[in-house]
Amino acid sequence: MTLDVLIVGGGGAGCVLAARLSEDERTTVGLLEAGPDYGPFDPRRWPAELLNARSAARGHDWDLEAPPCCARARVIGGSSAHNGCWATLGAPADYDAWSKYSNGVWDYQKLRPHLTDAIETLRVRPVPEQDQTRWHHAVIDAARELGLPFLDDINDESAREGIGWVPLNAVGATRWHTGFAYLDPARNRPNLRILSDSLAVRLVIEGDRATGVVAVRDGQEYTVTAKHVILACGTYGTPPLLMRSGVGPEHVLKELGAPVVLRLDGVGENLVDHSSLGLMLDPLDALVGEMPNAAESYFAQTVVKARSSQADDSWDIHIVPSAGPAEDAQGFYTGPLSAGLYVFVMSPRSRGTVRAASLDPAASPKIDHGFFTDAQGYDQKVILEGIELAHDFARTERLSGLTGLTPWSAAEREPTAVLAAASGYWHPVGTCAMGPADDPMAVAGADGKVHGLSNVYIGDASLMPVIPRANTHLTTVAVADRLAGLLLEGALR
Ligand SMILES: Cc1cc2nc3c(=O)[nH]c(=O)nc-3n(C[C@H](O)[C@H](O)[C@H](O)COP(=O)(O)OP(=O)(O)OC[C@H]3O[C@@H](n4cnc5c(N)ncnc54)[C@H](O)[C@@H]3O)c2cc1C
Repeated sequence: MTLDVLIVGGGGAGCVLAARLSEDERTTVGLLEAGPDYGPFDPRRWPAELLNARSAARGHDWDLEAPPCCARARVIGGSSAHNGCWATLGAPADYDAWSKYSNGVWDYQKLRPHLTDAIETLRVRPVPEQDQTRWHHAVIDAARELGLPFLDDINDESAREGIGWVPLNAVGATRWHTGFAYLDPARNRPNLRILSDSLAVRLVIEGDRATGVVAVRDGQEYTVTAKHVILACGTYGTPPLLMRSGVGPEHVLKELGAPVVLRLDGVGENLVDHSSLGLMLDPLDALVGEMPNAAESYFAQTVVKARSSQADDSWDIHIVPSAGPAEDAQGFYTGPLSAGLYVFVMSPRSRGTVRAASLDPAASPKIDHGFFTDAQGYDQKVILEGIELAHDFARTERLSGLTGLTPWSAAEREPTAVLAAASGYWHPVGTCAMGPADDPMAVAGADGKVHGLSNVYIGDASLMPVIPRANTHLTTVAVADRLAGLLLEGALR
């Protein structure tokens, strides 16, 4: 049977696309996912770590050998099923910046209803009072000492600078990911098929059309045929799939040994994540008293939105105060308390790349974030101002009673040291960015359609041309939701 639409990748975006597109009962939809599908929400079937919103979950990671900032999950729900559940919005200006890449099709006003819908559907609510730790109350006191306002709702459009409790997409202590929020209500529809444990190898392309996708399950290759294919393998997964299919920059395809089916220079370019550095603090005995049930609390609960000297009228820095049981480099808990103030550049200018490392779909992609490499040194300026502010926090009367500070030396502020210590925020976007066909870095049009192909679309976080100054889950969900609507009104009619 030939499906009307095959969605490749059942993650944050893929589950939303599958749910929305299958609302139209005339449209047959397939959702192909490399990882397992544990079925509808059921605590007896879903692994506890994926359900536990209070801590990191790494058991379904694609590659635990990769640097921690390259984490992504292989399971229905994708990274939405193992993420931190922080549900924040960017500034309106971030979404308005998409307008010039889409001839006005995408801007804040057009996306706002979908963001609001995502907040409702993902059942977003603030950190419950009983979960709020005294450490985070202390950080709020410290912000007050520094003259930073408390924000009742950090997602309010007027909340441009200050500190607040983070909104979470969690029900009780359960991570409420897109698999539960979107896919579950659609699971029983006769026009929706979920093809789990199926790794997409390549698209089958004839002329300017994809006729289907070759996937491998239990070591056996099979082909799913479809009239339309939507790629939602995530920012790290979608470009390698296109490259294995012969679509991408010519030199990259040749190096890979892939046929050059379609030269598209932007595939895998424009990688952007919020670059970061951490100021580690020494927990004092007094902190132990403030954290009686550390392992049972949300690790990070508050966020500071701050403005550097480079900012417009809204924040360009996040500071994430964190205290909880220590973790190893892969995010697994290792024991006693650790504390830190993590600083993120929220409107970074540096860009990186994602490339397929091999024609083998199981091979991890080559990821170069390019953190802190923009030619003007803008990102370095912003992070160092953020690190200064983090020092100010640590020196407040309230925090200095709980944690010790070893101030950064001049050597730690040197560009080479900043580069060596750089990390991200788990928010990669942009590697198949939307933009006009005459922009060599643009991969897809405003309707998500890949330039040069008549029935292949980009549906995930890789489509964003500009990163919002926010955790990216809500925006990804809103993008997929809006895209589904555009496709149902347009190409799928
Ligand atoms: C550790 C971590 C913590 C995060 N914390 C937060 C947070 O607190 N708040 C927030 O807003 N955002 C957070 N994020 C980011 C957020 O989860 C992502 O923005 C969002 O999930 C992106 O959705 P996506 O659909 O583009 O990609 P994903 O959700 O990663 O989905 C991609 C899907 O495609 C599948 N796939 C990939 N390749 C193939 C293939 N070849 N064949 C078949 N299937 C394939 C994957 O298995 C996966 O299911 C976090 C991310 C990570 C990794």
